[in-house]
Amino acid sequence: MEKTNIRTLILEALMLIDVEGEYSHKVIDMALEKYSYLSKADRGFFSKVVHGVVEYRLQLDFIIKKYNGGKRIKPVIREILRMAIYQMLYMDRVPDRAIINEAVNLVKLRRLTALTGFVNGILRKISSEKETVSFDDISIRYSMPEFLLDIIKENTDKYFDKTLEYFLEGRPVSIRVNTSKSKVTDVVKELEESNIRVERSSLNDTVLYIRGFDKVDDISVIKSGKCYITDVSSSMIAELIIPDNIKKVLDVCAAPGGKSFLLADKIDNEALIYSCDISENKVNLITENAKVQGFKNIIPLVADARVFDERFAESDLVVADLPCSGIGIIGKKPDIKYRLNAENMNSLAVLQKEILDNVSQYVKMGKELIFSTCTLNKAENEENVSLFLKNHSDFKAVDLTKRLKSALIEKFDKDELEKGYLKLIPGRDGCDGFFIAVFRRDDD
Ligand SMILES: C[S@@+](CC[C@H](N)C(=O)[O-])C[C@H]1O[C@@H](n2cnc3c(N)ncnc32)[C@H](O)[C@@H]1O
Repeated sequence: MEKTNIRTLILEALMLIDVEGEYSHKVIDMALEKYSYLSKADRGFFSKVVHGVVEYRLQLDFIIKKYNGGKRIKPVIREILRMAIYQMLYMDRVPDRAIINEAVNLVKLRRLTALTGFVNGILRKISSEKETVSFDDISIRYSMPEFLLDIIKENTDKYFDKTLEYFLEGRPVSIRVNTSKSKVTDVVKELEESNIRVERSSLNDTVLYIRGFDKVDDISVIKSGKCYITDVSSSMIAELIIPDNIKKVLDVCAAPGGKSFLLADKIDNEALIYSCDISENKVNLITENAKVQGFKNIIPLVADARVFDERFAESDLVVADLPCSGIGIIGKKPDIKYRLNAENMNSLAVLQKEILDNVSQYVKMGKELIFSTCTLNKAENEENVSLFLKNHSDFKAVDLTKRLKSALIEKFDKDELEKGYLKLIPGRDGCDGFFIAVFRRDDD
């Protein structure tokens, strides 16, 4: 078999992301599946460079502009420069001289021989001066668009800098143990026997951080459904519910199924969990994943959460883990930061309100509605909570200090918990940004 040129693959992936508008995590996953014969080192290198170039795009372009005098550059040359500069600044696997040679080779492979001198020259200059480059502008330092900095600041307060740093840090994969299939200690033992390093989450006993494996899908505890990949932030939903006397659950925006699995694991396995999403494709994902997890009480259904559906009336628990701007998961999906704007964020807040209004009708008297997002944006979180409580006098915020262990209450913001919501902040909690509110329907 002809040896695959890893740098050509990286360039193709970056062109798909930047020029064709594909999401980087999807491009990375697709390429790793297509070229599954790549060595562990090449797979790691491919993922790190592709993810890193997207993550640091603003900073890399700032450097290119500084050394290029702002002249127009062909998209493919820009990608070649970005990937070379990223490696020179953030990786130490390859010496700069070799990085520059590889960049020049890529230019030749693209039959742009006339530009080899330009690429060689600019990269040599950057390499010789890279220790002196400084990023005074915070937007460039953290490669974060200005308007998002304001939103993140407003939502993370004194954890602002730490949150921006957290987004850029490399981190282990986080998995949750499906305790209906296996004990946490048995899972830890099985992982360690496969030489996978395991660390426990300080927020949730069932969540583990794992490192030192090649393909996550090949890990035995994932393949067997004893664990599934999820962040500790969303797992906190399981800590906030009272699992007793729940027979009918509705998860309205459920694909690929993470919250439904949390609930199925936590509550009585006689309970029926209607796990819905807007399209057949999405619902198929829930079906496949539920099968691996072994949950027989999950009923995947296509349903539009904006439209009333009699089948879901009188539910004992409704979970609305809604589409959102995703600011909390920018560390995992850096494309998000370049795609958001005031307009699409506003329309998400409107959609969330519409869904909450509809699904509130399904909650049985005395039972609860959970609303969550993976964003840090008051308009989608706190303001939706206030608006919901104002427009639905039959619902009250649940005091979440009564639901969490005291050690955890101290880690979070007590006032917010008393007001019925838990906001997880990356720079404080070491996890994705996440928001969970719990409302109880009562007619008193
Ligand atoms: C944040 S994701 C849900 C993640 C999921 N709860 C989990 O834990 O795996 C939001 C989901 O809402 C779905 N969605 C968007 N609009 C919807 C609608 N009108 N009705 C139902 N689902 C919708 C999307 O397809 C997407 O799968």
